[in-house]
Amino acid sequence: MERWVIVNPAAGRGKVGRLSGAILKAARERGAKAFLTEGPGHATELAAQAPEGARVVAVGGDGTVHEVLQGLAGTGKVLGVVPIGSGNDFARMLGLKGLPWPEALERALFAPEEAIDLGLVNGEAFGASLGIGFDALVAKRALSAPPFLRGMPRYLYALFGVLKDLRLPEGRVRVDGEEVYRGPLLLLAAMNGPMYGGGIPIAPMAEPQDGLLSVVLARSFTRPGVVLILPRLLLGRHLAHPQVAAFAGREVVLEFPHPVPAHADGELLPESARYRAEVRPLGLRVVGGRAGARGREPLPAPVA
Ligand SMILES: Nc1ncnc2c1ncn2[C@@H]1O[C@H](COP(=O)(O)OP(=O)(O)OP(=O)(O)O)[C@@H](O)[C@H]1O
Repeated sequence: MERWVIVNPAAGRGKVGRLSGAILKAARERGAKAFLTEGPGHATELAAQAPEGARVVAVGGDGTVHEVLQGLAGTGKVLGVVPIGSGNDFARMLGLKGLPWPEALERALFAPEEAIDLGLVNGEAFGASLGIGFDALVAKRALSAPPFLRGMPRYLYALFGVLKDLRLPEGRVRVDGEEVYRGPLLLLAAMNGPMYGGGIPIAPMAEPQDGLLSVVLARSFTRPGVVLILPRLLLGRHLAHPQVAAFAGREVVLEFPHPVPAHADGELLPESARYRAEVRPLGLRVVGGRAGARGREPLPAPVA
């Protein structure tokens, strides 16, 4: 079996860049082919070039995993992860977060593979998360924040910028063909894993092997309402809020009167007024640790 290691030197706010020489060397010493990405999109191209059946290891954060995934989805290739990004929610979902990189690399190259559900939105694959509405607006606004703002201050700047101009779009949500909501919509998350945004437990009940997307709707919220629910969200206690609803299904369709931003695994998607998300049960082969971040048993063997 061929083993490919794809290293994004821009991930982890430069940390991967500093480690990249050591990572490429370690990978090659273990018989793998190792590559540095040269810019956005390159990881997808490389992953697509790997031969059928290869194990392809993404070294970086959720953006790197998402790009590699686009080159693997629907093939017989296997995704491994060495999480050194700033968020790492995909690795968290697999129970891999916190491993020192040499151990994570060893595991990604040689540990047994497993199968998890694969998400698809408007034809694009996602591993852990899909967010439509407010959270994607914040991610989009963060891109244009002043360059001296980094990390959390950058997101707070973006968050309050979005809140200032908050106008909720009217959304129509269908889960498995049934309309579950029509009205003002703050956000919709369709999740394979429990967390997005670097550890925010938006869907604590999500399981990457249940063959379903866990859908969380935040319906009509005022500006103070958004501020007040944030601490509850960070603790995963938001589901009992009267304006929050949760569903599970294989297909979610969300329609708006105008295009609304969305992100998949934290990467902004082409803006659309209609999003259709579906799950391919156990449709992705990965090298995991254990499913979920809450100390579950190891994932079972892949299905044929
Ligand atoms: N050589 C490169 N130079 C600049 N950017 C790159 C390069 N290769 C990939 N990228 C881009 O780097 C971005 C960030 O990568 P990634 O998301 O993995 O890191 P991160 O932001 O630290 O992690 P996280 O998403 O977990 O917070 C990706 O969107 C990818 O397109």
